[in-house]
Amino acid sequence: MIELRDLYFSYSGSEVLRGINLAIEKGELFGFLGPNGAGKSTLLLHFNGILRPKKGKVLVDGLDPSKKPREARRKVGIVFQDPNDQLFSPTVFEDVAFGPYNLGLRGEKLRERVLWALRKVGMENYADRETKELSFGEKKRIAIATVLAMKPQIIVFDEPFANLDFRGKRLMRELMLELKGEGKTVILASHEADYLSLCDRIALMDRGRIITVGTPEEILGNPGLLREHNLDVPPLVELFLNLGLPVPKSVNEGVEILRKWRA
Ligand SMILES: Nc1ncnc2c1ncn2[C@@H]1O[C@H](COP(=O)(O)OP(=O)(O)OP(=O)(O)O)[C@@H](O)[C@H]1O
Repeated sequence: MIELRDLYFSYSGSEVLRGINLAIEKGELFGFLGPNGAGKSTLLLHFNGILRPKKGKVLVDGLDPSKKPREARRKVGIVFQDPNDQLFSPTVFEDVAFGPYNLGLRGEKLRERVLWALRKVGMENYADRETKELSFGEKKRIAIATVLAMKPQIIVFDEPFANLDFRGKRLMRELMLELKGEGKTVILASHEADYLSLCDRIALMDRGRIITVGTPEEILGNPGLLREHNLDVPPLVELFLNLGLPVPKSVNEGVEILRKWRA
């Protein structure tokens, strides 16, 4: 469980987080939605102690990441928006092995862990490739493997869908649901409302504050709220609200609702 208690943060004088209070439960798929500059990335970096609060507290299963960053990093893995910030070794194998090596894995155990993590992201044939030669989407998946290889209980994705093609986005959604199915806590941040429909709960953030927390139906199904905070209203949501129908979580669910409505 992650608890945020009256959290404040500023970069050289300008206040970016202003009194954040929130509890994210174990096993939740939790989304942060907010326009550019809302403070989402800054907030996520507090979850494993990369940033320390100026005031207030972060607790991860009762542990303070600013006091115990090593322990926090074993519990919480963060996938950065840009995979180039996460990958720094010559080969894919070395990049994915870096974390588990530091956890003490060696030899066959290390190799198994790396291949397991690569398989999770569908990249098991890429172990010997040079990281710098990969496409953005491939790098993104390797960056995720570097995090999964540490087997953290909580996995945080910052703008996971940015710059991915249709297939890449679908795989990303499937992976998040799979991780949730395994009992992991999955947290993601995005400025695109459309991508957060898979979440159990969403926190709407703007200008360093949490405006409201609710289910996808409550947040994404409220076009006035989204527009007020400079966020796009998902076209599917707009269509179903105009038809007076419940807001679906996916296109497939939407098709089912339309079928019943037509019958
Ligand atoms: N390293 C930094 N130094 C100074 N200011 C920063 C730094 N990183 C972020 N900021 C500022 O903090 C504010 C919040 O940025 P942050 O990246 O946390 O927002 P965000 O909600 O993740 O935005 P986006 O959707 O654009 O990624 C912005 O005004 C940004 O300019």
